[in-house]
Amino acid sequence: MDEPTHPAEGPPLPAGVPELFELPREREEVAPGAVHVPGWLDPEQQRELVVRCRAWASGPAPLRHAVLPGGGRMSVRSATLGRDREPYRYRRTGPGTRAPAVPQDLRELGRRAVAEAYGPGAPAAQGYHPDTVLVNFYDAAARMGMHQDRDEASAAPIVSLSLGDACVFRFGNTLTRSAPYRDLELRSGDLFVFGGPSRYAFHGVPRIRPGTAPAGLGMRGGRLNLTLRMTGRAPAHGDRAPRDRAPRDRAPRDRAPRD
Ligand SMILES: O=C(O)CCC(=O)C(=O)O
Ligand SMILES: [Fe+2]
Repeated sequence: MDEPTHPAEGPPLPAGVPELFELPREREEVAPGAVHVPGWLDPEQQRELVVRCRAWASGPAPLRHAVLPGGGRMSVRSATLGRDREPYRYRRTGPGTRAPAVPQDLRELGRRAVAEAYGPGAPAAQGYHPDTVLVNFYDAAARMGMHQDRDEASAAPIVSLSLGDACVFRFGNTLTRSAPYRDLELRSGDLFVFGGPSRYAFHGVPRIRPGTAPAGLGMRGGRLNLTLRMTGRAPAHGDRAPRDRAPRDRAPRDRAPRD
């Protein structure tokens, strides 16, 4: 059976029709506080981030499948920068490692990303000091189920950067993991920031589009996603990030598996 066409794609182009005819991808506020900026990172920045991810993955921050509370294994492989202890909800396979601190230029990139999304004068941008980076690697078959990012004690925005193959990114609502949601395509270099009223929206990655990474990026295949976060927890080694007072009125934690 044919793969269903993604709603954002429209009808498939006849073979041989060049990208020239693709609609330009516009910056969009997908929901209040959730902003998609296509192509925010230029090709050189993308290449450099890929090189750095590879260095972390082959050294201090190996990418591993996390194990779900029920014993299942996530299809995504991930690593965390900036915290020694696993700040997220799943245990990882393999021995623990000492996570490298978040490099200063990545923290600054995170702040610029929030300024890009909300405007340079926005308070969320001025006070943005990400102390953790979660690196996710998706092979062609990997996916991530609908979930909320609630393991941070801070309600500061989440900054997401995509590299490599494009994916379908499903961005939903704050109440349920099901509809209404929007499916959008995140491509290499895209920025997605979600904060404010969308900070606790359910989201997930139902599918990767193999073979869509830009030529010259330096990835053989797959998708890397970096999420920069303010955990609002005590600083890990090397961190100087101020604590962010989290609102106390958050909904109960959602512990359902992400995958
Ligand atoms: O890969 C993505 O775009 C999303 C990753 C994500 O939602 C997460 O790690 O919590
Ligand atoms: Fe997430």
